[in-house]
Amino acid sequence: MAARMDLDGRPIKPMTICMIGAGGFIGSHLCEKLMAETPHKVLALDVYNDKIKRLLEPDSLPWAGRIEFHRINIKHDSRLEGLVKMADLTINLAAICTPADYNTRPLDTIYSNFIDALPVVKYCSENSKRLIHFSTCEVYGKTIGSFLPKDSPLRKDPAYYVLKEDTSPCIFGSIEKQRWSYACAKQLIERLIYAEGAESGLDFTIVRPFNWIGPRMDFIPGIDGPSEGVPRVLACFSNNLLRREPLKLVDGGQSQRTFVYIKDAIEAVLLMIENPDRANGHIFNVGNPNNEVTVRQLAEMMTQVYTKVSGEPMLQSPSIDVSSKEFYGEGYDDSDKRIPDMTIINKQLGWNPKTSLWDLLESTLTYQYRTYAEAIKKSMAKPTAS
Ligand SMILES: NC(=O)c1ccc[n+]([C@@H]2O[C@H](COP(=O)([O-])OP(=O)(O)OC[C@H]3O[C@@H](n4cnc5c(N)ncnc54)[C@H](O)[C@@H]3O)[C@@H](O)[C@H]2O)c1
Ligand SMILES: O=c1ccn([C@@H]2O[C@H](COP(=O)(O)OP(=O)(O)O[C@H]3OC[C@](O)(CO)[C@H]3O)[C@@H](O)[C@H]2O)c(=O)[nH]1
Repeated sequence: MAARMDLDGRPIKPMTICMIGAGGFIGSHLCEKLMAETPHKVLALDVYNDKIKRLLEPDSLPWAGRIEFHRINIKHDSRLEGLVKMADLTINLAAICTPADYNTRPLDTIYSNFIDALPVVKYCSENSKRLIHFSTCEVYGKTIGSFLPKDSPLRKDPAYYVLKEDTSPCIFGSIEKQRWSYACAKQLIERLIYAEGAESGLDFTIVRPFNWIGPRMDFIPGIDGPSEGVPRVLACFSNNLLRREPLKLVDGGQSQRTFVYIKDAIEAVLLMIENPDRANGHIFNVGNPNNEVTVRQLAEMMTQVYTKVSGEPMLQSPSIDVSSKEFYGEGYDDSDKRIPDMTIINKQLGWNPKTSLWDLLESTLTYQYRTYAEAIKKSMAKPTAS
């Protein structure tokens, strides 16, 4: 492999990365990229490894010896500190991060996103190790614009809705809206990491992903996850399409999101890993401001793309409206609009997303169809116990 150069033309030394949550959606793509394109070694920590199994066996793979899986629950495992010490860089992805859990399992959500991350920050700080911590775009909460009267012309002014790392406020709902337990825990761990940087000299980078989507995201209920489980919207809508059910639009599907292709976003993370002088001390939005849709528009686009990739006809009524109380239960609330400002990541790392929403949905739904269509047909053909 030819020597890799950083953005300032210096050769990049191979490093050891302790990746916590490596078995999840983002972790699996990051491991894949690091194995295929870099000489770095990965200590992959997670409680599951199904999504990275392909990278771990057999021993004949070109990257054998550069990735090691450690089945560890960071809540209670004394091996964690040793693994952080062995690495040059720790990346923490571990979290409960599906909205259906925020209002129904708020304690687990807060422990996972704040308490369980504390030792990771402490070990990095005490051992002078660099940390890349995964936060979320949800720390912005609701936009300022959402509090303006519906007909206010200011709602159209980007100053009232574009989310900037260094100036936008974090606006959450009341405490009984337990949806915000996740965002609030993520905000507090960001503040703690920032304070460790300021007071103890911790070298950190904080990543705020804006709806990264692609293959291997979450699970399909009843196939590779619990039948009653509620994953994030990409997997919910994929599941509905695969089962030929109408897509459920929560509260009319009026919320807006910007979606970025996982493979574009992983490029940004690799730039952070390999350019510490440009990434340390920064908080980065990572998203695609050009891919904004309402959830209703997302449902329509996914339906069209799925019809194309599966060859199956569209349903007569492709979507139905459901209330958030019915779908998520008590205490749900929502972010109205999420457009990332890209100034900081552009200036520091020269990164820009490339893939349009249509193209990323086409490759993702092709994957979903190839991976799940047969299994779903079989499971639906099974007689149910009466
Ligand atoms: N995917 C996105 O668009 C997105 C958006 C915003 C924020 N994030 C953040 O990025 C990170 C990764 O997200 P993802 O989409 O890959 O989620 P994911 O659920 O697929 O991955 C998280 C992984 O962490 C592991 N994990 C959780 N608790 C653990 C523990 N105690 N010990 C060991 N492993 C544990 C899980 O088993 C899982 O494999 C999270 O911190 C999430 O909050 C992701
Ligand atoms: O069947 C469904 C499922 C969801 N919705 C609505 O879609 C919007 C997006 O939902 P989702 O992708 O599940 O989650 P969020 O974008 O709200 O939150 C995530 O953002 C980043 C992250 O931090 C980690 O991934 C997470 O918190 C939303 O409006 C749902 O109500 C639907 O209509 N139908």
